[in-house]
Amino acid sequence: MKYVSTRGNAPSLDFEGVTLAGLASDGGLYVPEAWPRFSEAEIADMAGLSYVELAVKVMLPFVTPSLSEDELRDLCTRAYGRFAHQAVTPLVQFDQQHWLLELFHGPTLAFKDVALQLLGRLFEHFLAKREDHLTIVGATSGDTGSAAIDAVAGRERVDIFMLHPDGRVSDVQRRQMTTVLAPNVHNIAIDGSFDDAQAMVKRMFVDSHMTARFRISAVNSINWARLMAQVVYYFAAALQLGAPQRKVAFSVPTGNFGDVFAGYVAAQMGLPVERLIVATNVNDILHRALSSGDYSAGTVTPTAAPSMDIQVSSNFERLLFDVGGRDGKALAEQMAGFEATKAMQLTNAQREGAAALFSSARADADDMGQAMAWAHEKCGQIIDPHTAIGLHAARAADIDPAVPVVTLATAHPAKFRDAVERATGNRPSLPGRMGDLFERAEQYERLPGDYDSVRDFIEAHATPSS
Ligand SMILES: Cc1ncc(COP(=O)(O)O)c(C=O)c1O
Ligand SMILES: N[C@@H](CCOP(=O)(O)O)C(=O)O
Repeated sequence: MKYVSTRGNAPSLDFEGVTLAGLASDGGLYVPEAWPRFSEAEIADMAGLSYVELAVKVMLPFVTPSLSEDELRDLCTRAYGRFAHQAVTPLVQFDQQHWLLELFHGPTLAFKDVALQLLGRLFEHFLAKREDHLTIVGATSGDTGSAAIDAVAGRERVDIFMLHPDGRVSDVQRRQMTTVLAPNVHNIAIDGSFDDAQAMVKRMFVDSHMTARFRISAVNSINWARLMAQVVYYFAAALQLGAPQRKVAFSVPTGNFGDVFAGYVAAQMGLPVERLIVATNVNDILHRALSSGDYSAGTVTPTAAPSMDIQVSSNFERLLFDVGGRDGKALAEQMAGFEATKAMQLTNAQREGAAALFSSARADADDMGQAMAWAHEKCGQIIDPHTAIGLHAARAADIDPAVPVVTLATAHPAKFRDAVERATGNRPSLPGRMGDLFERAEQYERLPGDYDSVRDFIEAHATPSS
């Protein structure tokens, strides 16, 4: 498999190349040059496979020839062996039509573990072969940070610099990052929003001074390997609900558009997806873009679902590229316009292409609280605020009652105890292994929200590549 940049002006790379590169050198995102496709019979044959075997089947076309089937199986076995549930991503039924896909059974209690446990091992595998060193620079609104840190803490060939918006993540999320005291882990709280942090990360990839000294890579969903690993659980859920004979709809709490784009990839690979519902909080750029074509970023409003407090959704570029005719040059111009003005209109082709599979909904604080209360009172389920936004959108969507609707449960409720307690009267507790999180020492650097300060800090602490 070869990968091409959405902006059409970077070398095409194999899987190993895109995993280590993260962002393309022209500022674009890597996508496969064509979608691999399974026949209906091939999908039917996947029913009943263990999560690891399913992961191998679904991901093999993307990693060949960089990894052999046995190498991929070994990496998946070790990655998913760390999950607390045997099914890795179990399905739970709410009512006749609605289901919950629990993605939070990994080490840091959010869906990010599904991809990052694998990505950490992919980095190690490729770096050992090359005897090289990697400088990971990431931005987090709370969950990617802890999942990435867990995946690479203490690894010899990697330093990680993780930027989070100061004061805008939950106390559990912050402590999950800042209490990891391994020497290769550097947490940075910046004065600004997640969008500011993400913009700095992207700028570093095109900063020739930095790229000349360090091999910089990404753990955010700008890294293709993140999305690839997330495609697997769409297959896992749909197969359990009757695919390929039966279509399934998914409602996905969305911020950076990575998780829901993985659902789009599953559909391109032949999975019968009825609809992908993009659920946003009041930071609703994606809802506006999909419902009216208006992709313009306002200021970020802090909410009780902080991981989705995002107004510039990186992976939307991948969708615009694919549904807009894969014209890298035109998209590069469109994205340059957006970067200059923070606003753009979707073209008709982009709007129509997206509308074929996507719909969207926006949930405010009341909608979110009501969804948490409904899940608790009617179904006995405690869900987190992000999942509640997905559930609100799932219940509001106009989907044929014969089609199962799966809401992705993206985080464990204990990560957001205050919001859950407000809505349900229940204060979820952290799993035993994290019981002492609030007694552990914290360590992090506070920096102003400007690129130069962050770059100087990283330059002073990172290990140059060989
Ligand atoms: C708990 C949670 N839910 C939903 C999202 C949104 O996912 P995505 O950014 O892939 O759209 C995030 C962050 O990305 C998250 O941490
Ligand atoms: N919600 C994320 C934001 C970063 O998204 P990513 O999926 O691109 O890493 C977080 O929790 O950090």
